[in-house]
Amino acid sequence: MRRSAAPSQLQGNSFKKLKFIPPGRSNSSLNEEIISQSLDKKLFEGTANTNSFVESQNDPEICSLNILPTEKSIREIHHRENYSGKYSLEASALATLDSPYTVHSAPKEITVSKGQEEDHENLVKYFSVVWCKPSKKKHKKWEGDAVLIVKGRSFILKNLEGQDIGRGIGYKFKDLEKIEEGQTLIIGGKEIEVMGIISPDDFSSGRCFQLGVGSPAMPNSSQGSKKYFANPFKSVCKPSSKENRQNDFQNCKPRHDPHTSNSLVMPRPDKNHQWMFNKNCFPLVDVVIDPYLVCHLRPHQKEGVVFLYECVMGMRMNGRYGAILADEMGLGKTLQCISLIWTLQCQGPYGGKPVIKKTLIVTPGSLVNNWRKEFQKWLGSERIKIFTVDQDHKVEEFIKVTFYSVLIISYEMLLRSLDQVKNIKFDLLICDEGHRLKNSAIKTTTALISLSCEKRIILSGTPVQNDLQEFFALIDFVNPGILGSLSSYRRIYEEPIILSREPSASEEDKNLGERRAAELTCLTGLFILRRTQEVINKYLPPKIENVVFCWPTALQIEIYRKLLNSQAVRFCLQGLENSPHLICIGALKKLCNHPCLLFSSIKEKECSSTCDENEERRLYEGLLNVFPADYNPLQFTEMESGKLQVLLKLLAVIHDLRPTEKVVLVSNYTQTLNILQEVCKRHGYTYTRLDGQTPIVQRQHIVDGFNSKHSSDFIFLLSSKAGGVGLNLIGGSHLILYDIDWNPATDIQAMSRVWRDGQKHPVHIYRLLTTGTIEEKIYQRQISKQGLSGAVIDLTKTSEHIQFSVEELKNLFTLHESSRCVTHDLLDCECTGEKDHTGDTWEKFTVSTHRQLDPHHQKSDSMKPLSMSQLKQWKHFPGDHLNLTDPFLQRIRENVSFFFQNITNQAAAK
Ligand SMILES: Nc1ncnc2c1ncn2[C@@H]1O[C@H](COP(=O)(O)OP(=O)(O)OP(=O)(O)O)[C@@H](O)[C@H]1O
Ligand SMILES: [Mg+2]
Repeated sequence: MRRSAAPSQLQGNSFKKLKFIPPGRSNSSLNEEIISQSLDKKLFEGTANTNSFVESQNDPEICSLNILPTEKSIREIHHRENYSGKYSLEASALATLDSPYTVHSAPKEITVSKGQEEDHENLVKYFSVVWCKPSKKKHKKWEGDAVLIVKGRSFILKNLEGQDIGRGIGYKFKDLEKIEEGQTLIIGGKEIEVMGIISPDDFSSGRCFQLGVGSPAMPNSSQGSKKYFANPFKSVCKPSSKENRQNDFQNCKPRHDPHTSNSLVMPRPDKNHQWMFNKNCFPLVDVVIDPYLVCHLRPHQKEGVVFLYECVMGMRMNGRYGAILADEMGLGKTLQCISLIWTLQCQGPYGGKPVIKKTLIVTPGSLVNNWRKEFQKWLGSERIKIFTVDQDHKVEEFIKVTFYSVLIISYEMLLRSLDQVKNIKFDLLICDEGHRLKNSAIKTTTALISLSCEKRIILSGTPVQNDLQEFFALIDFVNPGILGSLSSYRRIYEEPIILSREPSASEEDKNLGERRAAELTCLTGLFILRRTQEVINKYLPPKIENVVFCWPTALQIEIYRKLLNSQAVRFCLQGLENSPHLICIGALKKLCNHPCLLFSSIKEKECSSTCDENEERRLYEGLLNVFPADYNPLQFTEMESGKLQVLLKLLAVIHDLRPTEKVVLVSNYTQTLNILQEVCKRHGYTYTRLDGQTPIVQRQHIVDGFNSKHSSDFIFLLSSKAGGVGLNLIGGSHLILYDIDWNPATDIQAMSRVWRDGQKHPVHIYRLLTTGTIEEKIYQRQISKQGLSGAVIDLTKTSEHIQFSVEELKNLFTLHESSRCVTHDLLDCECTGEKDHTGDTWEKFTVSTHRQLDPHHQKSDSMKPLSMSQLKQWKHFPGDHLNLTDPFLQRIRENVSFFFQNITNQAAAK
């Protein structure tokens, strides 16, 4: 007799589960008991399992997630015959569940001493079980798999979603102690059958909850360097017919010679893969990356191509074809994808047949043409036919003209043309800047999920592990279902991991959280690859980063004081709900950029009467008097803003000393960009501009123009939020961040535009901050732990998402007029800030890490904002420092109160 299978067995899961149970005796004996006694009175049913049964076994070499049959996994083993008969005893009266109980257990009477009892209290055992409602039926219909946790006198039953479905306390040790494989019992109102013992490690890692999620096909894969030459006569299985054989053999030579010294040969599929995907028994052929591309690939890119190949071919995990390439910005994710597409489109391991026909690349609008350019750069225009969708080139055209194999479309356009796109069969889907898919509820994600393409790649320069829920969405997008449902993921991974990071977490919580995090990393690590900037540092010129603290002007200080004394700010400091703190912060930021920006806002609000605007008016009360009576914001002077003075001097010195070099000037605000543009005009600096309003079709053209060595543009005005991601602005070698964003990622993104592959000049980065003001506070927040807690490294997070306590607001709304650098004051540095200080004597870098998944991660990651301790290691000195060797800083020192400077890759200058 066979019982009906529980879901795990139906799905083919083999994790520590018994695939069959022994014939009848256990259930029938239980049934007899049930008839003779009330169900409520029964607790355990001991069964004498004298039959052999088949146990699906984990193959230690393969891992716990195996869904493919292996020789070992269906091995038959004999169950030990370790007890017989049964006897009854009363369960403890303390039992909270179904009491009074009759317990059937092992015959031996166990006397437990006090000491032993304490040991028992702490003894935890885990079992995999199947459960159903108690019934007399011979053929049980098990309702689900579950995990039974027995600790001392209590038990918890969890379903595979991690949810508690039963619990009880107050049992006798000797009853719970006896639970073992094959036993059937009623516990917590459910009939269960114990299918196997779960090791503490499998429980703490969470592996015991994973059902049918696929198995890592080749745990230590990355065998890219191994070279095989396909022997056409050595196929793994025989071709099915003579005709087939003839056809196959014509096509079975590698497309490129795998034996040359620089050849990059993809790993061969293993037997499982061949069994699943080579049904026609084609001969195995080496897949070799086109040498035309290989000669350009950096070592990390070769590794990346192998990784992508293994993922999308389903060679890393059975039945999973997704990958996340999360290399830091500028590492050439585009080229790695192009290499993959070109390879799969022309080659395949089975008879050399191409693996894919059509590829869909979805990317932010500003990068559509960048992708086209990169294809052209690396493959020329003849090898592969690319179609980019824009206003004039619709998806229909791609459908009609069959020789196009790659469709590049923006996320926005995809939504508009979803119906047409759905009608095309794409074999590979690449989502560039794919961290936007971290929210599974948004339209873009649902649209992409609706495409029936299995091979999915997310590209993202932003770390993906910062927020566990967003992490789930990304993982679930590339490999749907691999982490189970969202609710089970939360219970099994997220909750224990977060709990373990709480200061109040017990040792047990901490261990469990760490094990779950490690397991999650291990599971997802098979298809996530992230390399940091360091891998290409040696190909890049030096980077000289400066944080420049600019003295505010007298006008700025006067208005600043007035703003801080306003009723609106005082209201904020009372800690009332709905206080207008964002308006106050906005006003202070504008003032730091230039007082004329604030003047314009005041004028605008003067005649309005809405409630919000009333508050704003309260903030501006009396401010107009500070400005000259005939003040005209359009005729602003440069002397009114400390940062603008520094900027002008900087531009002048760059122009003088490096007449052929160019500057990228970044602001987060269009209005500020207008001022900067006006400044360019006044001083005769040629410029180009890209912001949110720049039509997408023009963006690449503007970028190309600036990068061209024939371009006469001296300045590239960039709105970082609008166009920062993915752009290559290697034409510029000086980058000035005119203002600061709450989110360090926005600034880091902008800074990475110039220091990237292809840059020929040493790169100078200047971050301008107004001394003692809110800008310093925002910077401190960026570099302090407080600013980093949670998912701060995320471009979508803005100040609206930030909660401020009253204390924080008090700090934000303080002007420090007597300090040269409040940030330095906070560093706890032993220098007085009076002289050049390099901080060499201080502790070595302690890179604070905020990845939820990896609390001990110490690798440097340039996407991570600088930490306080790192900043302390930077060279720092006041503006009036006597020996300023940097000629650029030398020229601006008069308006500067303090500098921090750091040089990366100095050796490259030599
Ligand atoms: N092997 C290489 N040799 C020379 N230049 C390269 C190489 N790989 C990439 N590049 C160039 O480096 C620049 C950055 O590459 P790419 O735009 O693909 O970076 P990315 O990883 O997508 O960064 P981001 O996250 O910012 O989008 C491009 O100009 C690209 O052409
Ligand atoms: Mg990119």
